[in-house]
Amino acid sequence: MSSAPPYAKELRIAQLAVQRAAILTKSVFNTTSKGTLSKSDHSPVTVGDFGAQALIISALKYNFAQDEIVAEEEAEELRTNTDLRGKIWGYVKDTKLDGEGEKELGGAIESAESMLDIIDLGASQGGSKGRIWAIDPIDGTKGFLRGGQYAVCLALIVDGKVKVGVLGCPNLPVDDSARIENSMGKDQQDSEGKGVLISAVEGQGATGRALSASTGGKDDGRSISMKPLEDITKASFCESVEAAHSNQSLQAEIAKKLGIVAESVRMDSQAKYASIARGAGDIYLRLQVKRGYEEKIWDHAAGVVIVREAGGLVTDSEGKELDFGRGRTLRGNSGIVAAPKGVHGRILDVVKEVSAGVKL
Ligand SMILES: Nc1ncnc2c1ncn2[C@@H]1O[C@H](COP(=O)(O)O)[C@@H](OP(=O)(O)O)[C@H]1O
Ligand SMILES: [Mg+2]
Repeated sequence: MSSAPPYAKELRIAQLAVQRAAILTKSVFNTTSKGTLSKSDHSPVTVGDFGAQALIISALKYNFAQDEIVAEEEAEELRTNTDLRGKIWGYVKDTKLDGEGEKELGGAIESAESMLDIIDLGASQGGSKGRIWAIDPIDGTKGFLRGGQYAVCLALIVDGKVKVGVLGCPNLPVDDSARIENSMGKDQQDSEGKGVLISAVEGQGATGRALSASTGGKDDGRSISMKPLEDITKASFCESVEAAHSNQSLQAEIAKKLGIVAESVRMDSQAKYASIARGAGDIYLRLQVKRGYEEKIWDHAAGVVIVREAGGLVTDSEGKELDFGRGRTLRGNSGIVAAPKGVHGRILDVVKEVSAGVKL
């Protein structure tokens, strides 16, 4: 009898949990009233973020009760804002997977009150020991609000290393070969419905499948890989839409020095990692705008293991591996460079050269 590969159950549950949460976010995406709040760091949060986080944590607690969880949102505001709480609960109680999948996730959350407690189970401080799930229920919330790209992100970190990563990208085309474009979103949805689920387990490669696939069949999806980049001047490089999130002028200078002819493709969320991992784009640059911003682990964990398993390398701008074992943020991180293995070193040299003369 052959035994299941390592992390088979974790992968399966993570895929189903992301798939279910993505159904909720899609319903919210298609409404005009998304229940937006502004957080203390001035970033937006919506009904979709809270609802997706509740559904994912509930699935994780049902299957892996002992594991810690680092998730982006907290329920504090919802304990007094009953309107918003009711709105979120309206989506959460009605969002289900068809067939077997729902059972595997433990079914529905009991009440609006327990939903708040579940959201707050994501308050772990992280660290370098044990099993920790990192959740970004809606990454790219600004893109989500603009009608652009966003991603539902889940990763398992064990002793500081990312072992499993899953990205649900409801607004990316299912087709891996469709090259990335600026701000793909609602305006470009096709009739068969968009959405792709990209996953990876350390040492086992990366896969992709339609986000809408039936959950009954154990569909492992198709294997994906980065495009071999023989001629770097033909590369398509992607970066954030938000100018405050990465240094677009520095990135333009780097691209120019590398001889890259095309303009950057701007896209919100970890859909950038998903896109380069399946060869729809080639390079992702995220250099700091200002010193001091600490990247959150949930913004990168899933994307990093997916890109690695698809044949890429992800480092900071000094060439060091990202360290997911230091808490809720990648302490002291100096930007991110993700590219196919064969060209990563060359890109890094240019990043270092161009950054050297810049005072942030
Ligand atoms: N000043 C900053 N520099 C870098 N990233 C930032 C930032 N302010 C916010 N972010 C992060 O950027 C994420 C979006 O990334 P991108 O620009 O690639 O779409 C946000 O995730 P959320 O949307 O989950 O809040 C947020 O965590
Ligand atoms: Mg995020």
